[in-house]
Amino acid sequence: MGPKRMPGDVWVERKGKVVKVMRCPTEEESINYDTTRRNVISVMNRIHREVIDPQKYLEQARHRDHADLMLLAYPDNLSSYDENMEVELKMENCVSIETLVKNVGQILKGKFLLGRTITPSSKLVGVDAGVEDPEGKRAMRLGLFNYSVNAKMGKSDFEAVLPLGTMLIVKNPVFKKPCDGPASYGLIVDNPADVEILSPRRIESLFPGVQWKSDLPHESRMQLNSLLWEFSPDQSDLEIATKLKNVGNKAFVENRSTDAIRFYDVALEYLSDLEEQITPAVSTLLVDILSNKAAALIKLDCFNSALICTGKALGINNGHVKAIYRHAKALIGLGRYSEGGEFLDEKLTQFSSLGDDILRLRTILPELLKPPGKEIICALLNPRQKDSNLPQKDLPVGMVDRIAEFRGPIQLKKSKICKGEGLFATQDLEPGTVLLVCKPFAGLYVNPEEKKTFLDSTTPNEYLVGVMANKIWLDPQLGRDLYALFAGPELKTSTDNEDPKMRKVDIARIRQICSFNFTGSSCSKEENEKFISCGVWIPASKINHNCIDANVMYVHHDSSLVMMVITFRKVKKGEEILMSYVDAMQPLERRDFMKSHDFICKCRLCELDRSESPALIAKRDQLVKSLAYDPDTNLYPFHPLILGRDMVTIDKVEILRAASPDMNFAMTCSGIYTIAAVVLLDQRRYVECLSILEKVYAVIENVPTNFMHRAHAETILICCMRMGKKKAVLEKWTEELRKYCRLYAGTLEHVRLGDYPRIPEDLKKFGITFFTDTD
Ligand SMILES: C[S@@+](CC[C@H](N)C(=O)[O-])C[C@H]1O[C@@H](n2cnc3c(N)ncnc32)[C@H](O)[C@@H]1O
Repeated sequence: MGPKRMPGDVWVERKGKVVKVMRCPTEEESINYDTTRRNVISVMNRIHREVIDPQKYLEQARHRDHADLMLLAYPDNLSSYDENMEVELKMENCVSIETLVKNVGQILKGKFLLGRTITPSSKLVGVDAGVEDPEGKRAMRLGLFNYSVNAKMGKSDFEAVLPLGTMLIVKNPVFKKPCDGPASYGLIVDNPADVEILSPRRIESLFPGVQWKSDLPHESRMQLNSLLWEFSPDQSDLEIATKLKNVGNKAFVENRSTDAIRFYDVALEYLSDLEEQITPAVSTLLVDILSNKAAALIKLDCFNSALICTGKALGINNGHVKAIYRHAKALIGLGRYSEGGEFLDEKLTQFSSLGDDILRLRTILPELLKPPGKEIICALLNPRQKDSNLPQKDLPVGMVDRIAEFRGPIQLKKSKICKGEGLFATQDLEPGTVLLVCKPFAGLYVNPEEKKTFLDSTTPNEYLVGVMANKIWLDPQLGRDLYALFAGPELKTSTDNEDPKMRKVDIARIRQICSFNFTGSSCSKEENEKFISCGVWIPASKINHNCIDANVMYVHHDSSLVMMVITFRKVKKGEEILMSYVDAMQPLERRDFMKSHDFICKCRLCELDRSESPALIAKRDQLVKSLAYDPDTNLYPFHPLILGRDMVTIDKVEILRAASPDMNFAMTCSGIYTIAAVVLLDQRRYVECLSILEKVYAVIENVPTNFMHRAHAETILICCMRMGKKKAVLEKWTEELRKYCRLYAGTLEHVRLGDYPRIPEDLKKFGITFFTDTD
């Protein structure tokens, strides 16, 4: 890339015999270039025409000649909401491009830009288009982040995302300088609530007399077949509303629900005057748009707002089948299952034929009122294939609709281990008790085929921020739920539901909430996992951390993203529910929560780890490394002398934490496990084998259940059988094995997937039946 140049720098470039004197443009020159109408139109049309994907774009950006294709710098200093950001749509608050340019980098709070798109739009990271103001002298690029999050370059019809000639308002605008390099200057919007599409009719009523002084560029028009916003004088309001509804429907079908809602809203504006003298045609269209808007809101889990739409639709036509169905769906989405049932019963009595969908919905309601059944638990736990980093099997078709939000015997209280809140058991709990089943507030699943493309254009965190921002914009009541989550040490959590701030899209807060409450897997291109599965789950986000004394495990199903929190050990009434945010078996330096969560863990294990001298830690590492086991090949070069030496080493490792054997994680290393579970077992040195395995078991019992637990329990059981231990001992280890099959996979059948699939048959010889009637 060469040296970093500063504005005004001069240098010489040679290409063969040609010598060129180059000069890095000053800030003023760059801004002038980036706000010249001709340049903006030409660059944006080129991006649209060439369907530039982010990868291609990045390659082009390496060559300075193509700097004009640079995307707007990603927002980095997102603003926290304050009252000065409320915008009144009065002409005196309107700012021109000229004013924005004079205030580079400043948020013009309480102001708005009235703009019109003069180029087709595209998407690199945000939705990107050229805009002008009514004066039409200058233009600039507009980057809408967190807008139309599902639109994809080359896949979406951008004329339906942000059509040419769209008039819009950008509230609290900020003209931004690129962070680094020769990127374009432009207007950035990160808050979806700051963008409002205005219909020609609304422009007239809000700003009478405002005229666009220039025409839409020929170059832009040439790329499109028709213009959405050009209505012929003889088109009626009903026709215009129908046209806009169809654009909304197209967006909905393409899974761009937020776009759909924007167009349905504009369509509704055209019907507002007609509502006074409602004709059958107006009534039909109105109900259709309201019901379709409800469908889009339901897709985004904005159930409160969906309910308002279906309520209005049913007020006009109480037998509208889709509105009835969606009304019930919204009630169910809000967890108001009984009300949903009563509503449907009333409608089913009133109208004889409401169709199969409604009948099906009615039949699943009783199941939603009960705690999750075995079938659901098994499907959610269903482990990934052995030795594969592919996702779990999808849930059976339709199952996700049968999964209710569930909260077991727990309550929210002030935590004892941190300043904030935590969850507490309200009764004694057995291992395997389901405490929470919840769907994410914002979730993301990207399958292996699409992972790379996804990560080329955004990050999972940014995507989730966009989803959350859109949800609160569309359903402000959801702010109360989301903003109750920890947002870092600087932002106080408000619990006052009446506080108007709780209903505003506060991007800075949302970002913090996302980073402190994010749960998920594999977010980098390099990481092993081939897919992305992550999100923010509100109820589970209230659970605090402990490395060694956690009592619950949390598992979310890879593709459906349904989260379950289950106890893996006994919990006493009043005890705090604790999970482990990281793998407790990692060394202390990798369990550093300061960076990710801003706290220092003071659990028994962290305190013990911190109390040890570097010499002792090095000695332990050296002992483990000296074992003859090769972790890369998983091989052990058996020889009695080598084994004898390693047995002495294992004794030494044990002694290093003799006072706290249940925290001796060095005993769980693969070398020691292999020596015990494979070598000693093969050599029939059962007493030594059992003694080591029991010590390892005492440590792993402290960590949330994973694939190891069943394997350890079954090896101990095998060893005990071979030793001819008493039935009571065998019963005890059989029960341990059952426990971990249930906890890990939800079913005793899981035993068949281990190294000893015939354990149930072997146990019969000792008079023990592995499979129980209740499982
Ligand atoms: C996901 S939240 C957990 C719920 C949070 N306590 C609340 O009131 O919303 C994570 C935050 O809780 C706090 N926390 C969790 N476990 C902790 C612990 N063991 N010690 C201190 N703070 C902890 C930290 O501030 C952390 O960033």
